[in-house]
Amino acid sequence: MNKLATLDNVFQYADIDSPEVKLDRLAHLLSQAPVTIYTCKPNGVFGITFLSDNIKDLFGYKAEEFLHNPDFWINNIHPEDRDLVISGMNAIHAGKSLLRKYRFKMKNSHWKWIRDRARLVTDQSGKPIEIIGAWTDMSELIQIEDALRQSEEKHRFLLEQINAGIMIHAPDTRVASCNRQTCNLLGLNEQQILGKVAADFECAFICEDETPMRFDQFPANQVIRQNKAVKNLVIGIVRSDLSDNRWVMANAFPEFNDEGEILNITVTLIDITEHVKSQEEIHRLAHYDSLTQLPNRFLIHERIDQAIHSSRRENQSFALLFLDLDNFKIVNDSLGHHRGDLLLQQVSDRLKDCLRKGDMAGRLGGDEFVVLLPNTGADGAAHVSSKIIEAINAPFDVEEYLLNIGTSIGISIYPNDGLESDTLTRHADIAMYHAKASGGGRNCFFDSEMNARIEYRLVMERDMYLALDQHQFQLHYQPQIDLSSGKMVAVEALIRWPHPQRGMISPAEFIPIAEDSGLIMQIGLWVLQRACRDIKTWLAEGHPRIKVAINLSLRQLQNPQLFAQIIDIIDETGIPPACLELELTESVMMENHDVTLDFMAQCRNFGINFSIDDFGTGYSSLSYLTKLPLDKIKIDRAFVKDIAKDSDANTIVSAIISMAKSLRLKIVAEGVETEEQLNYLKECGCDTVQGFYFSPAISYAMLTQMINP
Ligand SMILES: Nc1nc2c(ncn2[C@@H]2O[C@@H]3COP(=O)(O)O[C@H]4[C@@H](O)[C@H](n5cnc6c(=O)[nH]c(N)nc65)O[C@@H]4COP(=O)(O)O[C@H]3[C@H]2O)c(=O)[nH]1
Repeated sequence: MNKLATLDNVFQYADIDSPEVKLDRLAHLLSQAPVTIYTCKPNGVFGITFLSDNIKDLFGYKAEEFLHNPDFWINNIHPEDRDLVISGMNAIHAGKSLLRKYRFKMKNSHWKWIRDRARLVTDQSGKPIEIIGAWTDMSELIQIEDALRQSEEKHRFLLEQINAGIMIHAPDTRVASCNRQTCNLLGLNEQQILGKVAADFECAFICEDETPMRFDQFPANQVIRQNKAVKNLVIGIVRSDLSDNRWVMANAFPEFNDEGEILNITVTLIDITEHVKSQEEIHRLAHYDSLTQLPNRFLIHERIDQAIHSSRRENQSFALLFLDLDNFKIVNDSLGHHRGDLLLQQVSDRLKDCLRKGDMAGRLGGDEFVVLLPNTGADGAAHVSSKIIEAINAPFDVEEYLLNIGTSIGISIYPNDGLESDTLTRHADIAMYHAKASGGGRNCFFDSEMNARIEYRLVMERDMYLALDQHQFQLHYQPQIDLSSGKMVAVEALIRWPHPQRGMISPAEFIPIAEDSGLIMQIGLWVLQRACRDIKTWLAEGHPRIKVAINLSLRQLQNPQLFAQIIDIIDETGIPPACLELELTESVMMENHDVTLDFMAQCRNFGINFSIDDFGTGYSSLSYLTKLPLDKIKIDRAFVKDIAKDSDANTIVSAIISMAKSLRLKIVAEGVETEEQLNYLKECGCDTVQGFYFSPAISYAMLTQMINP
């Protein structure tokens, strides 16, 4: 541009009232100038009166072609621009210096854009003399402008097409421009964005951790503060028109001038909502239980760890509740898993209803739940657990059933009962076990003695596995004597465990642990095998046939394979089934009544006998006595023990005996230790007795000697 002479310079020359020689010099100068000077007549006559020599360079015409034809100039102006030039004359006559752009047809018939700057020249009285003007070739400029416009359009097009919001902020962080995608992301129109700082937009912004975004955290503000680019900022956009937040990844780049000052800041916003949602979904699947939507084991431990962290820092305590539903298994087994699932969902809803904001309920799996109570001590834990017990005790409406279950809750308190998540959970679990063992439907706080007991149980379990593996168990037999003949007619098989380190351990101690752990299945099977093999040997050695009574546990009866296992053993040993008598306690018979009845009927058909153990201590429902395929009743030794001194016990014993007789059931009294007890039982008509008075349980070898003196 600066190489163009200005028209004012030219006018200076033109104004000079100069001699001929100076005009020549002027003409020469004008021909060198990058503009073409012309004069034309005023008053709307377009005849050119003067042209500088470089006219040929501009249009390809000679000056004469303009000078000899008054219409030449106006006729060669592009028809679309001609009116503009004609109307411009009025303005010129009004004294304005006019700048206009139009197209002129060149000698080669192409159109050329020119800039025409013209003004009126008057004499001293103000009378118009002529119009003087300068034409400048605008081709190059127009080309540059075209290129610039095209480039801008392309730029704009790209900005609109690009799947990212782009905002240009001025150095004061106000938005100078933005593309359509920015509007889409923010849910605002351009007017609501341009000229404003982001903090004033009509939508709210949150940080990655979902806390409200502070003024200094906005990308452009961070750039200003740090004087450098900001990368990969995750920002949530909270829009009133959407229920879910939009999430964007923001990058902000400053542009500096030569002095190092920020000229503008470009902020790009990439929509990562889908990505964030899928991340959230992955997180949800990994951290929440799909049935109840409660936190799962993984998240529970994460939250306990957080509670430990903050409680340690703030010197606070918190409580962990371990819940196990009472009777859930019965519902699940008898009404099906679908109803079991519905029940668990309702349980989780009730649990949540019992908790305050900040507390957490989670599901460990099955019917086990955990509740975390931050900033809570023993009193608070007791209060919440009572509330939960009450809530779970209320009947559940599951499809067409009204179900009654309950829950047992174990409680551990940080830091007294443990400093780590695993320890606290284990201790709450142990306490829950105690709550359950004491009847369920209650809570129990952990104490360190429980731990010792649990550890003892764990050691016992491990040792029982070893005992099975290393054949440490033995089977002893306690004789049962027929009172009319005085002969041994049967024996009760009783397991013995001479522990290599602890010495003889009573079955009363290890059998309940074996029942809890399920090991009773293997131990019970071993007892059956051992007893049948011993019977086989006695029979093979020609000893008289002897009946062996074997105790069965509830867990064994729950094994659907039990009948098949017994038959296999009988087949394998070839003993008469009638040599076996299975002893079930009253409570075992009543539990899972139908299954037990089926099992008993199958065995009975096969020739196996049954007796009720510990009769009188359980339900003592007489009606079931008539329904069960029983052969014998065993009077519990607690009654036998008190025969001599307690008239109530005497009454009970004689009543049991006469009732059994009327039902044609045999009777065996256990725990007979004295002659007095024996005589009373004889008087009452008892058939058989068992007890230390005759013999304790003895080894196979000793019994063999006894059978065959
Ligand atoms: N004070 C006293 N006690 C007497 C007398 N006569 C017998 N006993 C004891 O009374 C228990 C009778 O067995 P139970 O009631 O079936 O009670 C058994 C039974 O429930 C269970 N058990 C023992 N062996 C087995 C087994 O092989 N399988 C299963 N499932 N349980 C078993 O362990 C319990 C305890 O067995 P043991 O310690 O062998 O104790 C035996 C026996 O030694 C007596 O005159 N006075």
